Amino acid sequence: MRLGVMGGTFDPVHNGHLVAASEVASLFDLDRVVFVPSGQPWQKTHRVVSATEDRYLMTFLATAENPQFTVSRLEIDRAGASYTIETLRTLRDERPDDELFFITGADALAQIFTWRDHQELFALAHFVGVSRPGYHLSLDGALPPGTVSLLEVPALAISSSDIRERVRRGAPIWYLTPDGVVRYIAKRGLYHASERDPRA
Ligand SMILES: Nc1ncnc2c1ncn2[C@@H]1O[C@H](COP(=O)(O)OP(=O)(O)OP(=O)(O)O)[C@@H](O)[C@H]1O
Ligand SMILES: O=C(O)c1ccc[n+]([C@@H]2O[C@H](COP(=O)([O-])O)[C@@H](O)[C@H]2O)c1
Repeated sequence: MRLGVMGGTFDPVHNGHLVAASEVASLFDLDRVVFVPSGQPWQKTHRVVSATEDRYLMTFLATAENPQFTVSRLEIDRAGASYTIETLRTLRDERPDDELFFITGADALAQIFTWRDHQELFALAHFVGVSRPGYHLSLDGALPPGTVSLLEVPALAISSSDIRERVRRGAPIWYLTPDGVVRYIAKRGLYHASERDPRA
């Protein structure tokens, strides 16, 4: 099986994530894309991240209707900081015959040299970096040849931080994320906290 892996904090998941996964699945002829919400995103310690179960359930709601999409609890059930290298090792051990494609936005890919054991990442999966408005991706041949593909997806200037900030100020978030996620955020009262997101 050709398996796409889309990792993220997903606080909350939004249509930018879904379009990116759908586009990569089509262009790379993937059989399935598994969304992997981070348990403890160790590089996002500068802000409060929503509870793992909320992020997992929103990702579940957003992907449930697409037969090609699934959600994994791998990282949220694993103790400690979430490292992509451990996720890819686990997937490889569990599914030795699968070919793995790790899908990531341009902003995250540009930081890949700060990830744990980054030299080993490229042996475990092919990396697909998708364009994202506001981020110019230039890797300047820094990555091993043939291990990374860059592609343009329909530009969606949607981010989780903008959605959180919109909720905080009472602006609508309809159509930025699936309806079920909009309703879940309202039901759980997420993102209304008085603490401001320093990055928003
Ligand atoms: N609009 C988008 N288009 C393409 N890729 C995206 C988009 N938004 C996020 N991504 C990618 O999805 C992955 C997970 O992103 P993440 O869950 O951190 O969302 P985010 O919108 O970047 O969140 P935040 O605004 O809180 O930083 C990352 O690889 C990121 O680059
Ligand atoms: O492995 C690491 O050290 C590492 C460091 C930062 C980010 N990542 C992964 O990159 C993906 C996108 O991360 P983020 O923080 O933009 O949501 C997600 O799957 C993270 O687990 C991984």
